[in-house]
Formats: sequence, structure tokens, C-alpha cells
Amino acid sequence: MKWIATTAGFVLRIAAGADRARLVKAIALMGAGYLATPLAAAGLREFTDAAVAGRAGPAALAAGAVAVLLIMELMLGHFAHLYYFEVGELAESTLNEELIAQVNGPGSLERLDDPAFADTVNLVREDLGRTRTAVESVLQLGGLGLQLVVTTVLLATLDPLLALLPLAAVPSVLIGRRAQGLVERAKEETAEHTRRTRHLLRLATDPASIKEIRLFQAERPLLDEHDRSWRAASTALRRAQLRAAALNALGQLAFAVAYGGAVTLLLWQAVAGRAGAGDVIMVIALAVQVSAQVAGVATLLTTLHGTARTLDRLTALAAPRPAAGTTSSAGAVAPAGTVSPVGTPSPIGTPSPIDGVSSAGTVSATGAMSTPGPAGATATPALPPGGAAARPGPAAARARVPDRLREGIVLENVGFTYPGTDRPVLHDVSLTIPAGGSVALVGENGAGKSTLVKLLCGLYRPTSGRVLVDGVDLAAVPVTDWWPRVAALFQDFARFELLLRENVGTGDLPRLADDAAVRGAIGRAEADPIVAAVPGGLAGFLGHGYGPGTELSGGQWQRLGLARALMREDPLLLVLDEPAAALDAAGEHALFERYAASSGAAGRRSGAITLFVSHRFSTVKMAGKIVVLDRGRVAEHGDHPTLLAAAGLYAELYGLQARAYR
Ligand SMILES: Nc1ncnc2c1ncn2[C@@H]1O[C@H](COP(=O)(O)OP(=O)(O)OP(=O)(O)O)[C@@H](O)[C@H]1O
Repeated sequence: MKWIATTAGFVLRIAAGADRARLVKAIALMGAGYLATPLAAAGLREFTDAAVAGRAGPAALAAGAVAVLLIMELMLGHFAHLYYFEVGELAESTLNEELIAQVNGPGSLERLDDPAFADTVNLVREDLGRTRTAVESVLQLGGLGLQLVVTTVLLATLDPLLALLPLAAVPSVLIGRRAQGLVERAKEETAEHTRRTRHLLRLATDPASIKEIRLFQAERPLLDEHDRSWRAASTALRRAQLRAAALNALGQLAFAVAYGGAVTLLLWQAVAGRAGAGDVIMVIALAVQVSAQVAGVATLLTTLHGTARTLDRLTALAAPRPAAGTTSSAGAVAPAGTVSPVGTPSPIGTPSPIDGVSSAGTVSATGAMSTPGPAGATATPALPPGGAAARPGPAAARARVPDRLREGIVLENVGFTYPGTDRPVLHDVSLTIPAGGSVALVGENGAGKSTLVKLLCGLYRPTSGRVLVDGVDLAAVPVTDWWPRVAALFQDFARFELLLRENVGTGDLPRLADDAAVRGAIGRAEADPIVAAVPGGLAGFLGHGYGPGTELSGGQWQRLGLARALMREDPLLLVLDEPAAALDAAGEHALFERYAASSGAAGRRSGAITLFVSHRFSTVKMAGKIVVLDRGRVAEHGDHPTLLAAAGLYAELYGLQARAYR
């Protein structure tokens, strides 16, 4: 039964944190309302005895008291509801924030790749919608507890044996809990089917995918698959719910027998002359209340049990989790300082491998940083076998991100396996990207370009090897220090359906409302025509998702994504993962020429590195260094003339594209 106190305590703490004054008022009103019910039964006894004895005055007084108590029961519950409803909404918002923090904590990308984590997030997201009910349940449970005590005392005054009546509730409560456990387990077991069903539904209704579904005439197979998933989930759930209902009925039956016994006992005493008419009326009224109270407690406990499960899931989200894959060092990460939902020392607050200081040390001891060659680039000498052992010991202090890059970024034997998989997608990547340089990553689909980009951005951590920024191991730097120095446009960039100003300004939150800064970034991305075309300009709403906004074309969304990436004026690393994929060829060329000029200036100013991924070789050849990835390995690197002369994979890919354009 400890879980009841733990869960109720948690819910009350969250509710008090949301609005203590309202919570106190709700408790007071609710307590008085619940107390009124058994007292009304006692009033009925007085009324009956006085009426039977022909005492009109006391009978009228008792009748008035009963009326007032019944009005209190109705009214106070209603007013309490107004208070706890608002408190519940605020508590839900608090828990939503907790969930958002869990899902968006540093390193969370790795965890979202884990299907079990994703399932738990889905379940919690659904459960949190019932937080208001949880607050209500806890208050009602308290009220019912109070009622039960008063009812038991009143019953005991008639016959001590009757005090045992509430005990008859215990089996039904325990059975009810077991029944709820069955349903919850079924929910967990079917979570994957439920997730798939939702995904298929989203696919079938999302304007972005519906075009392809229509064109490929995939509605039927999609619907069939949706039906199969839905059936698999709902059949198992229905079975569990039927079993739970049967168990609940069994519990209620046990209580019904006890109830009948109590009324019979009092009737027998009345026949024997040991009890009056008022006593019989009171026991009938109270026993009915006990029945309702017990049923209420059982229902509320099952609701609370659901809440306890939600807490377990929230705690599970916060718990460090061994990374999937083979030897990943990446662990579960959550924002520091968060408090465990159940009030126990939180795994959330413990230093995590990605935002704490790792044992990898602070400064590269390998001397691997090489000076830029004529093409502005040199390969990093690979570490000898056992190179990891040459690392410095545990860092004495948190490593710092340099203010400006003097040397550059070095990848040292970097390997990577996505969590939840066992197939490495990067193998032994060793590279030097000199400060101020511009690098193009090329390679066939699935070669690992975007993965490398994510590692450089600190969104994932290498499974093996290191990423060094001016000799500082990124693993030793809190990622939240690194991220402000990175600007990026990802291949799957976000479409923020917000105001145009917000869509772009999000790239540098402190300057979100700085129109000059936003316009500057828009200018650098050559996105001014979009601002002119959107009614309201910067204050215009984008997308149809949440209001009457302007829908943009794919290329226009990407331009704004680029502007967002260019909001940060002083990044050490600017990453553009296929920034021109949705742009026309002229647009791409103009963009890169302009972009190369400004990135050159940034490189001279702060040593900033520009890294872009592109499949268009007319763009790629502008880069100071080109890195060719082939199935997760660096196949070759160098500048355009060097790679052409080498007549390797680059020359082959370049030749193919050049011929296609001839
Ligand atoms: N989140 C993920 N979980 C598991 N595997 C992934 C994930 N993202 C990518 N992969 C796998 O990693 C490999 C490299 O993917 P990546 O996106 O880095 O390739 P890419 O070179 O950027 O390809 P493209 O040119 O198509 O964008 C692919 O085999 C892909 O299936």
C-alpha cells in the first residue's frame, strides 16, 4: 500500500507546486462536502426517532439539519471541482514540461532511436492527459477516506461488529488493483501495435504523404495494414478488459454479501428490541454509503494505480539506459537538476556521460592536429592500435569550448553504431578539418554523411574514437556549451508553423525579436522574396497547421531553414546538410557563391569551419576540401583537382554527373 502514499504524495506535490492556494481551498471544500454525507445519515436517525416519538420540534430541527447537509454535499463538491479542475490543468502542464525536458534533454536523440524509449514516451504522453483526473482522484480518495472513518465510527456506535463492514471492501480493492494491472500490462504489450496504428493513420491523413499514397494507389494496403495493427492491439486489450471486468465483479460480490449481513444484523436487533427505527434507517443509509464508498475507493485506486504506472514510466524515461549498439558510450541523458517524480534521488539529476565530464580527458595528447596542406587539408594520422589507451586520464576540470578555432576539428578513428542496431554505419573515420576551412562531404546515399554531421554537431556521440575541437574532446565538453557555437541546416529541417519572424529567429533565440537580426539572416539566405510574398511579412503566419497561415513550397521552407541556420553570426561550425536540395540549380549556385564569400570572412574572423553535404558536384568543387565517404569509410579526400587527378571514386562520380549534364 506504500505506492498509494507515494503516488498521492507525488500528485499533491505537483498540484501544490502548481497552485497551493487553490489546492487548499479545493481540499477544504471537498472535505466538508464528503463529511456531510454520513452526518446526514445520523441526522436521519434523529429525525426518525423524533418523528416516531411524536416530537415535532426536534424532528423539524433534524429535518432542517439533514437538508442543509445534503445541500452542502452537492454544493461544496461543485465549488471544489472548480478549484481542483484548474489545479489539475496546471499540474498537467508541469508534467508536460517534465516530459518535454526528458525527450529533449541532451543526448535524447540516441534514446528516441530506442523503440522501447519511444513506446514509453507515447504511453506517458497519453497518460499525462489524465493528470487532472489524477488530482481529482487523490482529493476524492482523501474525502472518501474521511467519510469511511466517520461512517465506521457511526456504525460502531450501533454494534461493534458493524465496524468490520468496511473491511469487506478490502478483497474488492485488491481484486480491482489486480484487474487494472492486467489492463496496464496489455497496454504495454500492445504498445508497438498501437504506435504502428497511429503512424499508419498519420500517414493516411497527412497532406505530405497523401499525394504519394494516392499516386501509388496504396490506400487499400495501408488501410489493411492499419486494420491488422489495430485488431492486434484491440483484441489483446479487449481480452484484458473482459478479464478485468470479471475480476471486478467478483470483488463487488464479496462486498454485497457483507452488506446484506449488516442490514440483517440490525433488523434482528430491532426485532429483539435492542435497536430503534432510527438505528435501522441509519444503518441502511450508512451501509449504502459504505458500498458506494468502497466502490469509489476501488475505482479511484485503479485510477491512482494508472497514475503510479505513469510515474514509473516517467522515472524510466529519466533512468540512465545502456546504449544499444555494440560499444556505444552514449548513455541516457536528461536535463540536470530535475527532480524524480517520486521524490527519490533522480537519475535525471545524475551527471550523464554526454553533458558531464567524460573520462576521455580534455586536450588531445595525440598531437594529431596537422597543419593545413596546400589544399587546406591533411589527413590525420590514424592512431596506432590501442590508441585509445594513449588518452589522458580523467579530466580534472570541465573542458571548455574555445572562443575561436585556431587549429580545427579532428576526427580520430571515429566509429558509430545507431542505438538499437548492431550495424556500424561509420568505421574508423580519421580526418582533419582545418580552422577557417570549408569542407564538402560527398558520397552515395546511405554512405554516412548525415550521421557524420550529427556527430560533429554533438547530437550523437561516437561509439568509438574521438572528435576533437582544437584538441578538446567533444565528449569532455558539456554539449550545451558546444551547441551555441554550432549553426546547422539539417537535411530533414524543421518546418516551424509559427510567425515568419519566429521561424527564422529560433536559430538564435536571444535575438528572436530582433527584426534587424532576423532580416540579416534572411538576406544572407536570399530569402527576402519569401518575406515579401507572405502577407504580414515577418509577422505573417506560416503553414496551415494551426491557423490561417501561408503555405510555402518545399524550396521556400528550406530557404527559411537556411536563414534560421544563419541566424547565429559567430558559430565555430556551420553545417549545411544538402541545403540546396530543394532549390533550383541557379538558386543553388548563387547561394553557394555568396555563401563561400561570407564563410571565408567568418573563417578569417573566428576560424569557423563550414561543412556542407551536397550531391551536386558543381557546388562541391568550390569547397577547400572534399571528403568522399563510401559505406561509412573515408574513401579519399583532397581538393577538386587533386581528387580528379587521383581518378578514384570522386572522379568517377564527378564524371557521371558531368556527362549527364553535357
Ligand atoms: N536514426 C537511425 N537509426 C538507425 N540507422 C540509421 C539512422 N539514421 C540513419 N541510419 C542508417 O545509417 C546509414 C547512414 O545514413 P546517413 O543518413 O548518414 O547517410 P547519408 O550519406 O547522409 O545518406 P543520404 O545521401 O541518402 O542522405 C544508413 O544505412 C541508414 O540506414
